[in-house]
Amino acid sequence: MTAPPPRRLPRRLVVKLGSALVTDGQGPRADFLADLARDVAQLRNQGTEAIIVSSGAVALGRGRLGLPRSPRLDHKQAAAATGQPLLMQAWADAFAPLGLVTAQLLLTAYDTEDRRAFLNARGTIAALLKAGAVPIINENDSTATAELRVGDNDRLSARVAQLAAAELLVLLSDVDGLYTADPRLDPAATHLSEVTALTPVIMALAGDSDRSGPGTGGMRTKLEAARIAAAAGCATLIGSGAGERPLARLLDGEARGTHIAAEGNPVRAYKSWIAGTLAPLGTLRIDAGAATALGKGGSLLPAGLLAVEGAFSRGDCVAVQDGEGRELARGLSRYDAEEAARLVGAKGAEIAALLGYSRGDALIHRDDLVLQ
Ligand SMILES: Nc1ncnc2c1ncn2[C@@H]1O[C@H](COP(=O)(O)OP(=O)(O)O)[C@@H](O)[C@H]1O
Ligand SMILES: N[C@@H](CCC(=O)OP(=O)(O)O)C(=O)O
Repeated sequence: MTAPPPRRLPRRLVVKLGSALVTDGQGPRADFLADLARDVAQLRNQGTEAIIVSSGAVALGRGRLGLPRSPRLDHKQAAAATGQPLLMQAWADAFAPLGLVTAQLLLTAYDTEDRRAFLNARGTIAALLKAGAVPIINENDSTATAELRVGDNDRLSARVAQLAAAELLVLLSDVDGLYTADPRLDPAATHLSEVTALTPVIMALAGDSDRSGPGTGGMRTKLEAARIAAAAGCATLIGSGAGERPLARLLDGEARGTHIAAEGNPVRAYKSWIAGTLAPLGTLRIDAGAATALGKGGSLLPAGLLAVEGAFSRGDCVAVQDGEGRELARGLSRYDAEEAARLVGAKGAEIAALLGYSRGDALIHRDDLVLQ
């Protein structure tokens, strides 16, 4: 059998690790974490930023508390509260010899669904990566109520990929990809290396989600994650975490996996979300100089702002109009209507003095702006 070709390294990827990879019956699998940390360090040297979504808090906490496996939510939450610091300590220990600092983010569904919370989490992840830290994300299991839970880290990682505008989501599991049936139950099942569309037939290959291992969701939640990621312009690669350097081998094409194609790219998906699905809640009227800057791909700065209309909050979609009321663009405002009104005509350096704080020089950052 010929090895698949090496994959082009993405600019940013999210790698999700299931409980069975991160933990065993005794505690964290330190060798696996160290291997993964080496792969992440190597990727950074090659220009790829990696964000980790790590399961394992419940399994580690159960072990520490001596709680049996049970579906009781309060027990799971107590286990998560106990296991999460153990999990983070294990990750910190894995990255420390490489001189890399780890950072914990605990997210709920709200953080990925509410626009303001989404932008906030996005900003935090961007700031962490810029500062050279490795973001390690899990669901905020210990207090999230049923309505606030994503419920599994496969889908959580897809939402993280969306909010981080990642190009690739890698789901490392105990299986090396999608098969025509569950390979544990059907030895005749065959491996699928490429999925171009998540049709109902493909989705049905995952069977139902109930299984008895340490993981949550089985293959079904992985395909659901791939669907979320694809719509956000992010491809998915499902592979095995077994053996040495599993992430590097999967990306090199040395180890096989299942690749699920993206629809478009993350920037286009994000911008069509802004332009196509959000109703503007206000208007920013701008002068000719600012209009020229937007046309050249710049951000909207308060220096070119003439007037503010409507009642919008930070993160809301606003329309940008020229002096004659022609709509030039739409985007997500970094300041609310009241703040924006106080910033009319202000230079970047004056923002902090006018408001007492600053959320950056741009009213609408170019990444959050779509020209009409
Ligand atoms: N069509 C399929 N192809 C591959 N694996 C499948 C399929 N259907 C069900 N599975 C099961 O999904 C499991 C992986 O899910 P899970 O144990 O939840 O992983 P993780 O803990 O990594 O999230 C596999 O071990 C396999 O038994
Ligand atoms: N947030 C949970 C993990 C949930 C989950 O999806 O687990 P898994 O299927 O093992 O990735 C924890 O840290 O225990």
